[in-house]
This record gives sequence, structure tokens and C-alpha cells, in this order.
Amino acid sequence: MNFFDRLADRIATVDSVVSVGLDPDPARIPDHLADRDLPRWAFNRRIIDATHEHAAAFKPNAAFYEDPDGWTALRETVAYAHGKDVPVLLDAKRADIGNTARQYAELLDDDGMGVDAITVNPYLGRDSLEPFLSRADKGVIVLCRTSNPGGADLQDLELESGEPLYERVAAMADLWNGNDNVGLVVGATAPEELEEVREIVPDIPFLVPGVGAQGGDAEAAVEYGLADGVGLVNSSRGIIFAGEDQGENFDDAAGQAAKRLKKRLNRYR
Ligand SMILES: O=c1ccn([C@@H]2O[C@H](COP(=O)(O)O)[C@@H](O)[C@H]2O)c(=O)[nH]1
Repeated sequence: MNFFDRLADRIATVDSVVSVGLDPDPARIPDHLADRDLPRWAFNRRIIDATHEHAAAFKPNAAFYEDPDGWTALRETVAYAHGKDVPVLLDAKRADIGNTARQYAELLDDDGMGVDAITVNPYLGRDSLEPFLSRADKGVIVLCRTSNPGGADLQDLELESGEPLYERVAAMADLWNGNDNVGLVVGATAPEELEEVREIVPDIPFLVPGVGAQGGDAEAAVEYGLADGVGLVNSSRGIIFAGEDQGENFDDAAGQAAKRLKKRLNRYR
């Protein structure tokens, strides 16, 4: 079964398209977890326990784990999420020349991180993504129109054909989708672009970040982010730090925040 089939099953099981972003910023982890061996893992475990029943997927961002303890925390996190039957999408935005990309793609292996899907950067072109695309069982989520304010700087540049670069990326991703394992990242902070990309690729699921802390458009995220009901709308800080001021009970608020987002998104499904 490929990633999007597994994701479709999970969405149906929990009636949710929420992706819970696991970005355990060490500066924001509750004090009482700070003296644990692996504070990020201790934090994530509590967040997973509190939110998994509302989570279509967990999305750890690699930036929060890129040190020796971090990799261990990430491996524990992935295994624990899988134990709850939740797919894990690693937001790593990887790509490089083929020889190097092959090493990056080992993150997908069980003796790497064993994640179900990964975000990749299309800037280096098709061959840089081939080691990911060829993994028919794994999701490959290509950056298309990102949610940050500077996302327009390059991605909106107009090509000779008159189309903006992000539209060309969407069209190319469609060509790269021979294994039905390609998705696109399109931010909720760019609702018009979301609509335009959806017109270009009616069948490709999106990962839509930017609701919550970035203030993106939740309705557009659902309306255009889902392809045949499949896609993910991510919130990270808005869920995992919802209980930041509640000390040891921080996870209750995270669970409530995930449930609230699920309900809000479900109004538009
Ligand atoms: O265009 C993009 C691509 C990735 N992200 C990532 O998603 C989460 C969003 O976190 P919030 O706390 O909900 O803002 C984070 O990991 C980003 O690096 C994105 O925001 N936009």
C-alpha cells in the first residue's frame, strides 16, 4: 500500500486531516522535562499520547533534531507514533546531487528513521529527487509555494511562458508522480496560490502548513489542499505549545488544541 492509501485509511479512522507538527523547541519544553535524558523525546511522547486520536499524521521537522541526542529523540518519536498507527512525515526539505541524495533517502529506511514520507526541495531538479521518487511505498512531498513571507521572492517569479515558478513546479511534480507517491507543500498563508495549484494538479494531495501560529486560511487549506479527501493541514506550535503556561499538564491543552483544529477543519471537508 502506498503512502497516500495509508494516509487515506488514517484520515478515515480518525475523521481528521490534522497533521500535528512535532517541533520541540528546547527553549519551550516545560521545565519539569528539562532534566530527562532526552527532553525532546519525553515531550513528544506526552504530545503523541494527548493528540494521536486527532492526528492523521505527525510531522517532525528535522531542524529540531539535528544533533546526536536529537536523532535518538526522533527515532524514538517515530517508533512511538507508529505504535499508535499514525504515519510520520519528516519535514526535512532534502535534495542534492544524486550521489548525495541517495544517502539522504536512507532516512526513509527502517534502519534510518523509518519515516513514511519526507519533504523535498525541487530546486535541483528531477535527478536530485529520484532516490526518493523511486521509493514507491513512501510519500515524497515537494515544496511548491511555501508559507513564509519570502516564499514569493523566488517562487512567484514569472517564467517566459508567463506562469510563475511555483506553477511550473506543480506541473513538474505531476510528471514525477509515476509511482503515485508525490504530494506538494502549499502554504495556507497563500490561499490564491492554493487554488491555482489545485487547478493544475487536481489529483495530488497537499501538505498545507501555516494554519495556527502563522495565521493562514484554514478554509482554503481544506478546500484546495485535499485531493479526493486526502491531504494534510499542519499546525505545530499552535498545538504542541498550547499548554505552555500550564506546567506539568501541558499535554491536556495540546490534546484540546488538536481536537479543536480537527473540528474546525472538518467544517470545510
Ligand atoms: O511552507 C512551509 C513549509 C514547511 N513549514 C513547516 O511547517 C511547520 C509549521 O509550524 P507552525 O508552528 O504551525 O507555524 C514548521 O515545521 C515549518 O518549518 C512551514 O511552516 N511552511
